[in-house]
Amino acid sequence: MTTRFTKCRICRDGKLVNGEDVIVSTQTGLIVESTSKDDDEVIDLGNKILAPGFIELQTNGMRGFHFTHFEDDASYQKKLDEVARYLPSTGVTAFYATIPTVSSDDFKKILPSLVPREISGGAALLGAHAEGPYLHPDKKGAHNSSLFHPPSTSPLEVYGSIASSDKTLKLVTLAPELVETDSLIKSLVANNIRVSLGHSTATYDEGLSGLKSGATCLTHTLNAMPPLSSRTPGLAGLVTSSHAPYYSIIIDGHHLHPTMATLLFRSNPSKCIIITDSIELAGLEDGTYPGHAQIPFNQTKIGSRVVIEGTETLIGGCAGLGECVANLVRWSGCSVPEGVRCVTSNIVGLMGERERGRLELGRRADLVVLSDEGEIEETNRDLVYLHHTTVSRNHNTAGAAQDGVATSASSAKSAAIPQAAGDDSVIEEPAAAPATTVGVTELSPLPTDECADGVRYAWDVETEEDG
Ligand SMILES: CC(=O)N[C@@H]1[C@@H](O)[C@H](O)[C@@H](COP(=O)(O)O)O[C@@H]1O
Repeated sequence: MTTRFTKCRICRDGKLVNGEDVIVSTQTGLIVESTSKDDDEVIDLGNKILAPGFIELQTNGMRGFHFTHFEDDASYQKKLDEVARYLPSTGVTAFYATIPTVSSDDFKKILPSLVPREISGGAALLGAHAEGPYLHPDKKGAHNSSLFHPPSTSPLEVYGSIASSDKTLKLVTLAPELVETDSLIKSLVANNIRVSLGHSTATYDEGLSGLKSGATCLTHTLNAMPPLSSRTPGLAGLVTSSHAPYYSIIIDGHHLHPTMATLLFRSNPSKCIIITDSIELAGLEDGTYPGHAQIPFNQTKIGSRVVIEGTETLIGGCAGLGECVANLVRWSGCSVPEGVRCVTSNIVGLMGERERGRLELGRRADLVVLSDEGEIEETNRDLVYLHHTTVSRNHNTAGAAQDGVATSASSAKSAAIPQAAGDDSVIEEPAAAPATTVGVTELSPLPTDECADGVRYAWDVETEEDG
């Protein structure tokens, strides 16, 4: 049994490929070779762009749930499921959950709940990214530097036994200028855990030394690190070095000026990774919200910008990944497949993921349909196809039939992939849920009389003493 996606342009290695179909086994959900023209279902995409499902390398949460909010494993898994089911509406079919600096007790409590798993009707959880606690206090950003540790505290002490393998802990962000970082990097890399450099004051040379020890990425380049300047390129200058790492950038219009985003992207497009760095306020209405253990201050969200209330300190992002890809296309003038590569094959290249991120034989058929501008149009949101045990479709929004891709849209809306007689494999059909309510954990803005009317918190002043 196969489903053939046809009349489309395919994103492959940063280029658009015309005249090829993508054929998916409905039994395995994998991309297979064409065996006959006699497919069980043919989906005509009306010349739209077909891309691999996007992968989110760095999100701290969304829709009211921050991944550091942990009460017990059962409620945590439920909230993860809600987030995972919301993500396809932003083009995301797999994600790594970021845990920014928390206490070692909290790391040990939370990380075991982030074992990679499939989530029915949602994006797959691919594991955890620990952003901290080996960071530099002068570049703490919105982290609590009183919880930072020097590299001499072993990963086992900080993260617990989860640090002894790459089963759950997939990526660690650390500052390479800290004393004894090189041996820390080597010990993490020896367990196949990827290391990214960030929240750091490092010079170019200190960064180079980190790369030589085994680090392979930079975390939200130019944010929480020194600027690029004429004679002191800093960590960001490494993007074109002989050991050029992958490097992530937040393209939400607040973290990087569009020109800087373009400069970074153009420096090394096959190593550039787009992240959202989203926090729990992503997907919620604007307002001022209470903080929590990781951010003990009120947080003010306006559009996709979120700061510690009364300050200019950015806490993280609130844009969706699809929006960020479209921003890159618009700002840099790059092609849609070049933008797509930054959320697909570049990420699997960094992480050594072999099952996703490319539309090639044997990989999972996680697919997203895009416009010529690289946008996941409102009406196309149910054109995100998720692989699980079988091909399934995300039906988050109504209206796909009216968007001019009549064949695919109407087929995606109304028809499950047909099952051959006698085949009792389950065609997964996630429960329809409007995008506006999927995955919202109860969290409301504070009443305005509880919000600051001016600068109230001096985060940097308050915490300078602990640095
Ligand atoms: C979760 C996380 O770490 N997010 C960082 C934040 O800490 C930092 O404040 C901001 C801006 O950094 P900048 O002011 O140095 O550009 O970038 C990211 O949002």
